[in-house]
Amino acid sequence: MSVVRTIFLQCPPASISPISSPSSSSSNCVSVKFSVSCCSVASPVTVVNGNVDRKPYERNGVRLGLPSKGRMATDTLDLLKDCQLSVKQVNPRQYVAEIPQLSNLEVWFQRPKDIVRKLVSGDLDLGIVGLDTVNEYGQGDEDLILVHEALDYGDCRLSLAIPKYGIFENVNSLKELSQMPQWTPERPLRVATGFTYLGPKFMKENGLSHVTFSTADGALEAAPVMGIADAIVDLVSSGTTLRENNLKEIEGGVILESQAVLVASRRSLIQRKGVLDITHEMLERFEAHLRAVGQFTVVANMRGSSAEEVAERVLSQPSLSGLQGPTVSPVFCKRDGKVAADYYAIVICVPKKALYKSVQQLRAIGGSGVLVSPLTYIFDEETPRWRQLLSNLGL
Ligand SMILES: Nc1ncnc2c1ncn2[C@@H]1O[C@H](COP(=O)(O)OP(=O)(O)OP(=O)(O)O)[C@@H](O)[C@H]1O
Ligand SMILES: O=P(O)(O)OC[C@H]1O[C@H](OP(=O)(O)OP(=O)(O)O)[C@H](O)[C@@H]1O
Ligand SMILES: [Mg+2]
Repeated sequence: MSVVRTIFLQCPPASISPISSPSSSSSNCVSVKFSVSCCSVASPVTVVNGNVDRKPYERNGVRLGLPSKGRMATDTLDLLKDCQLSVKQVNPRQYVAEIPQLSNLEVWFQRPKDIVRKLVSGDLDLGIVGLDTVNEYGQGDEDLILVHEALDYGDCRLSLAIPKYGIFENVNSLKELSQMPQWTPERPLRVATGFTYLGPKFMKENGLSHVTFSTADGALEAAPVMGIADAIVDLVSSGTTLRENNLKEIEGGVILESQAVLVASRRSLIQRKGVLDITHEMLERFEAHLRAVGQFTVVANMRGSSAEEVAERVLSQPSLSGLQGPTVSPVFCKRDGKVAADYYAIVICVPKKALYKSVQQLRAIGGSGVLVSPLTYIFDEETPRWRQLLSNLGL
């Protein structure tokens, strides 16, 4: 018999805390029970025999969720600004804003985890957050699509870390950790983490027996020295916090490499008017900007007998081949009453990292008056990510 029930669901569990110690009957399990509390109501959801059929409220505007606080907030606004998409917020305590260049778009400032929850519930259509947050709070929901998976900030990794001292002194890999005789059903490995979905999933996938989890919202690195936990699963960037707390990462212990991503709801992309167009424009701007940030435009003058001859000299140098260049244009001057071109101006794009080498190579082939300027955008032909998104959506 079919059971149909309508409930109101806004999000995956808002808070999850362990309520039991591991089961002693199981000899090979990541045994955790969580008490679950969920936050207030939002979009109506129909549950048909356990399958969730989400029906977002009728609304006209397209909604983009941006981090309201924390380290992602400023960098996200900076990225948008660099893409000429400036967010107009009347005052910092207001949670709704607009981007004048993208009509019909509402920006909603939310905490990163709530952005993912609201994408899942249908209350947001697009969001910018760290991949770790998408994976933790999205819990593999197939409605979430990564539109751009590398926005080039918020780089960090989700990693398992253990103390450098005591029984862990000679433990340097996940395998060695899992083979330690200390972990038994009665005395499991105690892991403190805010990642109560990804942490246990990783342990299970790696066959770690006898593990139990506890959770906290911050300062997890203190848990081992306080005696609350043996290990932690947390984000690591520079590694300073681990070092300062006498903890170390181990081989095989990286759960996820993360950076900021643009994520969308599949249902919204397919069903809600305007979402696909806005996504396309954002993707184009992000890609054009991100491609350009790593490059300089270099203009130099070179003596030569023809544009082809100059081009050949430029192309003989590995660092000077540019994106599709070089562009070579004659520099005209008047000699003996006649207009002639003794010099040619060349324009190339060079990777920032290769700038000095490129200047040296330019000089070596007779380049002078080298001008270097930053590049704002490189718009290529249609972006591969856009084609991939359309095919992912079956469009
Ligand atoms: N040390 C770090 N270096 C670089 N990026 C980081 C670092 N820590 C976190 N991040 C990235 O920034 C995101 C937001 O982290 P932040 O600390 O600002 O918020 P949070 O602590 O997850 O939020 P909340 O306070 O709402 O729980 C993370 O999800 C991750 O993608
Ligand atoms: O490797 P590092 O560069 O030292 O960064 C790692 C630290 O950064 C994050 O904490 P955050 O500063 O966000 O504080 P929080 O615990 O309050 O979220 C993370 O939870 C680590 O504690
Ligand atoms: Mg943090």
